[in-house]
Amino acid sequence: MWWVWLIVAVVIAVLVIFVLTPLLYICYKRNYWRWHNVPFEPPAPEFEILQRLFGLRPTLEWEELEHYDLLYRNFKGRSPFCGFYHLMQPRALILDRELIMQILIKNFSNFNDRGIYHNSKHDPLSADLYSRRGSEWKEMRLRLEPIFAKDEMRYLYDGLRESSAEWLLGFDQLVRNERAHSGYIEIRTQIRRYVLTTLAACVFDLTAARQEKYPLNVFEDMTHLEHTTSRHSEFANAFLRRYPRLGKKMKLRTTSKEVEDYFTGLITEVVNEREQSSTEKKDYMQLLVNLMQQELSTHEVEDQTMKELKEHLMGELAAHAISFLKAGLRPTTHTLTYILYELALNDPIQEQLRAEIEVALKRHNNELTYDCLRELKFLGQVISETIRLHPVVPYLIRRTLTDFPVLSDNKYVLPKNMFIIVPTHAIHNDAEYYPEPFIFKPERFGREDNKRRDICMWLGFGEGPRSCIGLHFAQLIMRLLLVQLITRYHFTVDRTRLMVKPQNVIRLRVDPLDEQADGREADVVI
Ligand code: HEM
Repeated sequence: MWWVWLIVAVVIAVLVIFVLTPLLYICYKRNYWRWHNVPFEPPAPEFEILQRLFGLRPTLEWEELEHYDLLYRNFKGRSPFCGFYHLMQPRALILDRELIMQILIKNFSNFNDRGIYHNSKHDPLSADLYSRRGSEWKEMRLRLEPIFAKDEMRYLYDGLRESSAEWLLGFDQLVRNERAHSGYIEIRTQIRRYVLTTLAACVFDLTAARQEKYPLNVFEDMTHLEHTTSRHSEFANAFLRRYPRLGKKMKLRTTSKEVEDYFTGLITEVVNEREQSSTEKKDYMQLLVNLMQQELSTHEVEDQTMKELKEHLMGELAAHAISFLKAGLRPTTHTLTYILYELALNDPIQEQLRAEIEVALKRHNNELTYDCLRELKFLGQVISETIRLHPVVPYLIRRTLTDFPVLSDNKYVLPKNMFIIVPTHAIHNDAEYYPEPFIFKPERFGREDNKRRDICMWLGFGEGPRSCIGLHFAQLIMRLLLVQLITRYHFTVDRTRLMVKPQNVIRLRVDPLDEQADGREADVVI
């Protein structure tokens, strides 16, 4: 009879291992915050989690944003952070200003990871600055910082001016054609084209001649594919976030092969051309090529190793170039679109901005120089206030490297490997920091107010060592376009379709200033 008992014991062991252990684990996870005595929002029902894990109920971006706003409103003042669950995973949302400063600035080294899966060996394009962490990130950031510095912007100015002038020709044609119809233009599509063509020219050297082989619409399709194609389900992404080392061992990639082949082909062609020619172009591609050559010249290695090093550096260069598209295209398009939308809604502010630009242009003999752009203080305020109201990155994400006891109240600890959220959108709309938060008031960003504002209460470009590296470049391309648009056109909003959610179409009426139609107001349906 002993063998019967053996079978019973094996069945029990199997039950414990395969049924009870996962159940206990799930139970532990679902009660994580309760057991850690942190104010928390309970997890979603199991059925909903399963639907989300298997992609049957995708999480929309604005839903996530509203969720974080709600958590902030419900828990602020009760503890330095609150707990919530992302699917099955416990996460923390930071509520306290001092703790935000510790995370982003003072104790940054414990929070320098965003927890994004990347694989520099088998998927070089995934290993860009945004995704890297630890020493890998630090090394790359130090190397890139000089080419993103304010002083480099003057060097890029003429090239950017040229590509914006080309885009304006097309836009002007569109405006004049549209006047025969409704006069309204879906502005986001046009702005996206501007940012895309600027990046294509300045970073990928996609000149008119090169566009014969690499047409702009294919470049646009590849960029779209890069942004929208997730090679993995929510389930696989959760696995990669949790076990990145295993993912790397399994050679898992996140970039599609088609996208990789297209961009590496294009970049290799441009780099080879630059290396063979003796002329230097004043664009970002040149700065990246110079950076690569600097690296090569500081290594004394044998031919074979040199070949490998060059291949590695080419992979890095491609990842840098792609990061302009990954990290720069959407934020710049979004911000420019909302600036025009707010200006169209607030006519007196639009007029005030136009007046500032006219005065500055007069000071510079009607030449739109780099210095003229830099002097436009009110324009800077309009940009900051738009980003306050419509931050394109509505929350910052970090992962803790070790347990972190909260200094102001050490009964709270942010545990190791915990994903934490800094809710930018909620902070920007908090009446304690911004009275009448839903009103567009660029004067909030005057010099004195900026001095008074607590650090970390405006996080439009992030804060601390991991803040936006493209800040000056983004400011330059936005200012350049805005000045040219505001001095040529008058923008009004289509009040029949006022926007409710960010994903809605934004239609603006665009009237050339040199022929503002009589009775324009009569056309605006209110
Ligand atoms: C209006 C336009 C832009 C806005 C509002 C914006 C905002 C941001 C924000 C909020 C972050 C995250 C900061 C953090 O986690 O603390 C970020 C990171 C980053 N941005 Fe931008 N960005 C803009 C344009 C650009 C452009 C044009 C580039 C071009 C290269 C760029 C490159 C990056 C990169 C590479 C990072 C990651 C930096 C790192 O991890 O070290 N951004 N940006």
